Amino acid sequence: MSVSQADVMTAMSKVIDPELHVDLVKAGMVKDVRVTGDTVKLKIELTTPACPMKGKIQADAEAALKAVPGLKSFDIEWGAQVRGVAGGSGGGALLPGVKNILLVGAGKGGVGKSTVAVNLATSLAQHGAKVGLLDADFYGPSVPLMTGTADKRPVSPNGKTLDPLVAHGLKIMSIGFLVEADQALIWRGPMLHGALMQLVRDVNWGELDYLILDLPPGTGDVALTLSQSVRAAGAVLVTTPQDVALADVVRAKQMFDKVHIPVLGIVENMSQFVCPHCNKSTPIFNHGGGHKAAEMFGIPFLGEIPLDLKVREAGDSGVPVVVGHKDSPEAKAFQDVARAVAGRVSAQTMKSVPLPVMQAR
Ligand SMILES: Nc1ncnc2c1ncn2[C@@H]1O[C@H](COP(=O)(O)OP(=O)(O)OP(=O)(O)O)[C@@H](O)[C@H]1O
Repeated sequence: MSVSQADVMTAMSKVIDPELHVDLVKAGMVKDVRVTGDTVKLKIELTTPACPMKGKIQADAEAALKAVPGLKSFDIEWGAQVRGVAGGSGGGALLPGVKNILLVGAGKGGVGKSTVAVNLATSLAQHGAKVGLLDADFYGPSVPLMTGTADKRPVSPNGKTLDPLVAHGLKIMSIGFLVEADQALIWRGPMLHGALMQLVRDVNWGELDYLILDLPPGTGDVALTLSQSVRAAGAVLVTTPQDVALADVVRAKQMFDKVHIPVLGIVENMSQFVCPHCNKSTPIFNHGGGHKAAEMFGIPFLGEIPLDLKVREAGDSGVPVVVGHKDSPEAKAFQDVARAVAGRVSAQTMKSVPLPVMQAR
């Protein structure tokens, strides 16, 4: 019994991406199908290298191919091609080479927004994505310290634009490289906004799958106008678990709603403290506030990060915990969050982009 390309495509059309709720053929993920006698070679191109559903999709695709009558063997090449939100990037014409701008925000300071932004960006880069990290937190730009770049300065190749610094596989730019912290603090809103937009626009980001923007904390004018100006693909909200933090989450969510930026989900940071001596878990800032907030708003819960000395030390040493302790439970928690974020971005993109035409040869 001979197998045709159509048989293979029919089998693939029965495999549903559980995050995107669309089959692999419709989603344009099945490429280069080559049938030779009773064997087939094909490529499946996921929508992100950090796909949270890869294991399930792989198992389902293999099962579907095994069920094709007459097919004796198959060889699937797995790849990934990140797609951008309609109109180019989350940044649209603003940054044509950047597929998705993601905002990391928090209703108030000190909840670990920068820690989440750094580890999220680094985890995505570890998966193989092209990632930039822009520290727009002029109140306390901590990305230089957290990435070990504090003693470096970006250079301009042409006197007009700046080359980002490179560390841990990321392209990095921070307002902290360019102005003294106390200087930025006395600037008025429009001047700050101008400076931050210049950082978005006048940096040689090149081609990026994700540009992570660490926003100033809170829901003040600068965070609002910046969010509005960059046309982001989505925002990640960071909170701590106590009930009092919920009010801040509400305000942050309302801010993103106002500027029509989808909230991709909530990360609960400093969730539990696990004693390194006795392994007992203590919910220092309570537990479950992030979950509760996610349920209240019907937005995804992206994961929880434990309160751990390693995370703080990693931040201070300039080597993110996902690099320095990559097999630790804390690193795994950040990696899970990164995969969840990547999955949400893909789902968001799928909503805004017409499905690509299937390619088969
Ligand atoms: N899960 C964690 N476990 C231990 N320490 C943490 C954790 N998350 C953040 N920290 C530490 O808490 C401090 C504040 O974190 P971070 O700077 O990321 O917060 P932020 O919300 O960005 O603050 P700001 O609003 O001031 O910019 C840092 O010293 C950081 O290392």
